[in-house]
Amino acid sequence: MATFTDRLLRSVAPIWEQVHQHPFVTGLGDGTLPVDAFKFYMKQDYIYLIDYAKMFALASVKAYDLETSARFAALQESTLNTEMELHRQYAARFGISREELEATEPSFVMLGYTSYMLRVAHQGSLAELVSSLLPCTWSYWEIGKRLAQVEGAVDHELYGEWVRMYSSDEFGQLAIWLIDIMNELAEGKNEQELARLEEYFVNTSKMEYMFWDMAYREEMWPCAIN
Ligand SMILES: Cc1ncc(CN)c(N)n1
Repeated sequence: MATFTDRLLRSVAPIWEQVHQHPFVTGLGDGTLPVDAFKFYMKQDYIYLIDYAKMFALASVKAYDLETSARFAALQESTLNTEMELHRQYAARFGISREELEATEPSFVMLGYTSYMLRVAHQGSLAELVSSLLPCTWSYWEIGKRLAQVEGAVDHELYGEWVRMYSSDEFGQLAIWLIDIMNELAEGKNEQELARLEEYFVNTSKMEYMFWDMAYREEMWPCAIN
């Protein structure tokens, strides 16, 4: 039987495919991504993940049972201490200190994306919160798996570590757990509620695309004022 996340995946398939084809993502795989764009991405992504970890904290508060609450707390922990450690290690290679990384000035797209998710988290139900954060973990796992198939990508001396992390079984388990909980939370919801979940999922999928594009172009704010 088709699940709710099958429906979500169908509605974002063209957007996610565009992400797979984006020069930032293909460049991670074939090694052609300019290092400066990667540095820019790392810094913006670090502060993105500070907010993203808060989404899991809010989900832990909203969870209906202890086990689910603990799983969300563990997801927050792994974001802060495993995923963000990757960024800290890259920063160290680039001579960027931890303090500098944390003090990164947010770009317009990064701020818009996390502000939107945090708004949904504060105002909405647990199902709404999960629908808005799911493209983040799920789409990265899809990208990681696809890039891992590109010859030489996992062994690339700079981008290989990134590909290994996001294609790993450990990261995949997190995505699978979130997909499963999304399906559980969607059970029994009426069409109006499901459509709202789909809307959040589609919107943050679009923001994922915009994040890649922002990083590729190293764009801070699309206006002339500094
Ligand atoms: C923008 C973004 N989206 C998703 C992920 C994967 N957690 C990430 N690190 N950054």
